[in-house]
Amino acid sequence: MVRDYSQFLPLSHRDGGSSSPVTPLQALGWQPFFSQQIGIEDFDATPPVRVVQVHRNALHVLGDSIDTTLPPRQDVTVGDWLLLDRTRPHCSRVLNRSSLIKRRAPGTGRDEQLIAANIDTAFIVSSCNQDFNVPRFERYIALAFEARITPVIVLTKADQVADPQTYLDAARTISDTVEAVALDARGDEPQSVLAAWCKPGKTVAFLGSSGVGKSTLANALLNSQTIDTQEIREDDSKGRHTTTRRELHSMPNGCMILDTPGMRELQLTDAEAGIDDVFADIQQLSLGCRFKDCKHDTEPGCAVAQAIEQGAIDASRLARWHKLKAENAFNSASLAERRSRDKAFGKMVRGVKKLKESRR
Ligand SMILES: Nc1nc2c(ncn2[C@@H]2O[C@H](COP(=O)(O)OP(=O)(O)OP(=O)(O)O)[C@@H](O)[C@H]2O)c(=O)[nH]1
Ligand SMILES: [Zn+2]
Repeated sequence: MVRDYSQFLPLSHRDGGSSSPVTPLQALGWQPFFSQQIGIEDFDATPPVRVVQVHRNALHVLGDSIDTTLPPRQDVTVGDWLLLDRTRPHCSRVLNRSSLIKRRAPGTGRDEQLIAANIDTAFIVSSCNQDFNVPRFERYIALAFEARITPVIVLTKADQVADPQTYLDAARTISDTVEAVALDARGDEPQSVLAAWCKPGKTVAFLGSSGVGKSTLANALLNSQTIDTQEIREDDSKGRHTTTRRELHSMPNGCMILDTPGMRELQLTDAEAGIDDVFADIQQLSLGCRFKDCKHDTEPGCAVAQAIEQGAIDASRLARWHKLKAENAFNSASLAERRSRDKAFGKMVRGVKKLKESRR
């Protein structure tokens, strides 16, 4: 039976009000979405724990008065909630995720690599200078939408430009549904400007290129220098040593911050819906195209082309849409190809096994 047992949690703040005390589980990001998946009997027998660090040889998990490690699993990533099976820890059940960031595994082998789970808000970070790049924003926002995460544009180094408002205005044209803020990432500003998203029980993450201020922002929110100092050395896929961090940090108010540089190299894969969400204007216009499968290229009766002629949307925006769609199609197709190849290979192996058995 699946019911919401959140009311049985100690000190529960059922109204979700931020003034209520935060339970130990809520401070780890526990939400009704998760409690709805489990019965009260599960709660006692297999208490929920969250994966706060992923090491090569272990998963570090925390729960209500629980602080332990589990064997690593490919189907578990940082941010995941597990129902801890103390007798068979490796069999702990993974709760359904409210959001999931994944990417194509580097090299051959597994198709997908889980990057992070159960993030509420992704701050898409860029500085107010040469890093400011609309296509990059659109790509990250599509990724966030696809992963079911709320994107928020954060423009750093506002103190270094004469008119940050120009950058803000440009950022705000990207999507009607994505908010944008500009700030100096050093000092107290992040705490107040990002407060609306960094609430107790929430989990936030930073996406963006190197050097835009992600660590600076995280440290400002954590009120410490934690992020720069807690690095974990791990092997990457090629057996080289790289410095990676995949962990959740707690803000003093009970919000969690995910720190994982793996999100930098994210590619668009199977992100069709996410792209359509970013380009909702083109999506809407395409309903008026003569052909249902109009590519808004050279087709007659294209409502998008007409909107460009009339100056309602920018030709460059359509060009960027084409480019993202192409990137996504390319990445997704090669994944699909690999999948079917793996399937064919599996079939061949099974066939050979059968043949061998029949000859015995
Ligand atoms: N003036 C100013 N400097 C900033 C701001 N944000 C970041 N910086 C500086 O920019 C540099 C890079 O910032 P980081 O926080 O390390 O950037 P990052 O995005 O975490 O970079 P990676 O760890 O490589 O991904 C540091 O020297 C920061 O002090 C800002 O808003 N204003
Ligand atoms: Zn069209």
